[in-house]
Amino acid sequence: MKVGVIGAGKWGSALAYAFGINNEVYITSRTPRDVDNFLPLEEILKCEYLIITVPAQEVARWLEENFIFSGQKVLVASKGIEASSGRFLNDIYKKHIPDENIAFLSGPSFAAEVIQSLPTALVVNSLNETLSSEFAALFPPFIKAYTSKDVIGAEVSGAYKNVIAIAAGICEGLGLGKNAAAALISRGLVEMQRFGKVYGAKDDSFVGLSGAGDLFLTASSTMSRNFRVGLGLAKGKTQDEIMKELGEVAEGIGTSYALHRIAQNKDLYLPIAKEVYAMLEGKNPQESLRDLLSS
Ligand SMILES: NC(=O)C1=CN([C@@H]2O[C@H](COP(=O)(O)OP(=O)(O)OC[C@H]3O[C@@H](n4cnc5c(N)ncnc54)[C@H](O)[C@@H]3O)[C@@H](O)[C@H]2O)C=CC1
Ligand SMILES: O=C(CO)COP(=O)(O)O
Repeated sequence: MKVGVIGAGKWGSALAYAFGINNEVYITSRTPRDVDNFLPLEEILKCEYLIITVPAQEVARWLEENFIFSGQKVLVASKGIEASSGRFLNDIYKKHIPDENIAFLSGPSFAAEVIQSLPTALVVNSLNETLSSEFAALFPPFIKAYTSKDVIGAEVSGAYKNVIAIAAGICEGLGLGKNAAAALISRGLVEMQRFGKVYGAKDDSFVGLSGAGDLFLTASSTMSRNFRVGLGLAKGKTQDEIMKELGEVAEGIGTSYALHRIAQNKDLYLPIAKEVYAMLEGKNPQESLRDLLSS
């Protein structure tokens, strides 16, 4: 099958490698790169299957300026909620791609491990079950791909776990111990599940790979960029300093701002996300800890 990957960052490169094992794969990015099978965007858009890894905060503009729908089957591999509007990715994409042509990838999957062919399990989520199965069949043998129709459950899980991962990094950075980390991760899971229910997400997604799976991975490892954002905040670094050092996307930041906006609009109780937002805005982490323990 002819697969085009859009975005040659960490995740796009790892997915191009993985899909390339059984398929003809091409990759593109904003600036030309000296990598195998690199093509300009106009050529990539001619592929039957597209994998899009453009970050959540950039994708609305990217679609407006670059995307032309001509029947392609699209797998969105990014995770996040748009900060400026509080829109989920499926809302943003809806304007450009019909529901039957789009799927969303979720589950615990560090790019650095996928690119080494380490065993990984993922979920392809789409309202179109045939499309999910088609994408699932494109993965190589070291990746087990499940399918689900719970697009919103996958989206909420993938976006929210990044915010909890920032909180977990702060917890580690402050030396609060394993009891606190376990409490934070389990209460984080409850918080994201409660949030997801507002949008009709299914419980199964939260206890499976998309929710608990990705949360446990991201909130317990320095391999996670979001976890490292938390470590930086615990050290008293500013958001700008942290982003400069990181040099890669950490979707939990934008998503924290999106959740803040949504919580205010819908009057939702999101205690951990609220404190992560406040710390990103400069609140002292010790003060946030006191507030979380007493709320
Ligand atoms: N790295 C990982 O392990 C995983 C990442 N993801 C998600 O995949 C998405 C991409 O992450 P990474 O590739 O790891 O980040 P990265 O920081 O390595 O690369 C980001 C890519 O997006 C492109 N990009 C940024 N702004 C753009 C714009 N305005 N227009 C076009 N392209 C633009 C960059 O050129 C770069 O190719 C994020 O939503 C992330 O949460 C999901 C699962 C695993
Ligand atoms: O989503 C991921 C793993 O599933 C990657 O997490 P980070 O963006 O925090 O590195």
